[in-house]
Amino acid sequence: MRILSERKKSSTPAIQIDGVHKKFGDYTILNNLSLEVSRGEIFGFLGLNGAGKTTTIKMLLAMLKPTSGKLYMLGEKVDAGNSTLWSKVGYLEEATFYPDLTVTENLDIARRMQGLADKDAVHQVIYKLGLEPHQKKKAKHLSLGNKQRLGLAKAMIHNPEILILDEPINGLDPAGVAEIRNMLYNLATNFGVTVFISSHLLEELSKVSTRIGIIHGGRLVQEVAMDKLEQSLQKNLVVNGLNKPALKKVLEEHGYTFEDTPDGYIKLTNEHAADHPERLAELLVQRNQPPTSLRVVTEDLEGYFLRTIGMTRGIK
Ligand SMILES: Nc1ncnc2c1ncn2[C@@H]1O[C@H](COP(=O)(O)OP(=O)(O)OP(=O)(O)O)[C@@H](O)[C@H]1O
Repeated sequence: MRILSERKKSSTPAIQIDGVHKKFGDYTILNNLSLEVSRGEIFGFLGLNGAGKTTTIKMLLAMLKPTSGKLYMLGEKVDAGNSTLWSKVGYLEEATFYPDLTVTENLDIARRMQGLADKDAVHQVIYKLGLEPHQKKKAKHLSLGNKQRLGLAKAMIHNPEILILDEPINGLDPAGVAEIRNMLYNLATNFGVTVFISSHLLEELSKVSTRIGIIHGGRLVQEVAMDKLEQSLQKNLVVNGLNKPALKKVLEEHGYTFEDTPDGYIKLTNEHAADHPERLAELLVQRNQPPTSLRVVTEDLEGYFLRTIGMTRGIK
């Protein structure tokens, strides 16, 4: 019986959003949003400013009600009155603390605000987040990375199974992002914590997440596992020659589609052209238009994000 209930527990998704709509007045902010996050995943929730990330997070935290649709965490319906559920969920919007108090003192205040009687919770979370060497330091003397650690420690003081982070990496330098990645990886791998982290920066989010969901216009438009992201990046052949009009004519005659790049090259837009650069090289040589440059260019992460949400670079 116990084994069965344990199995049921671990097979239930950590987070389940099911056909959620949210309207503010006449404006539809979330439009049939559905997604699932498994236990122990670090799920990156990516979208431009205004895409609906914070609205989604507020609904997960029962701070807002959906107009329709359902939200579940750890198999339980999200409900403001479900205190058992809230004892298993941690939330961090922004790392704030008392600058003149030490790490331990700040965490002890967080413990009392959570109504936790067990004083050992402070030491446990210090251990979990690797803050032992800094526990006696005043918060204002911590490095940026350790300030983030302290913020996470506050959100984790009650040992939650799910950690929800709203834009914690925006504005961090590369070292700060690496710090967050190590912390989240440690929490997910060694402590089985599920992390839901929002950002508008794919580059940064890709470094900390195991999977990413892209929200645009209140809809989930794409989900991609980080180990599959590389395969999803578009590859294009970019070519140039001494006589560009003549080269373009050859391309047209052989069914290639193309566009000019801002830096004066010709980018082939056929889906599979980049699989065989040698075919193009051979053709151009045969037709007396030898390329002065021919290379395969892989789209960058920002390009992938903008393509996925149907926008071109430069439009924000
Ligand atoms: N209480 C509200 N009343 C009306 N509109 C709202 C309200 N809260 C949010 N919105 C609108 O809903 C849309 C989504 O906002 P939300 O804060 O969820 O976006 P976001 O993806 O978190 O963006 P950001 O990265 O800027 O925080 C925005 O257009 C916002 O102006």
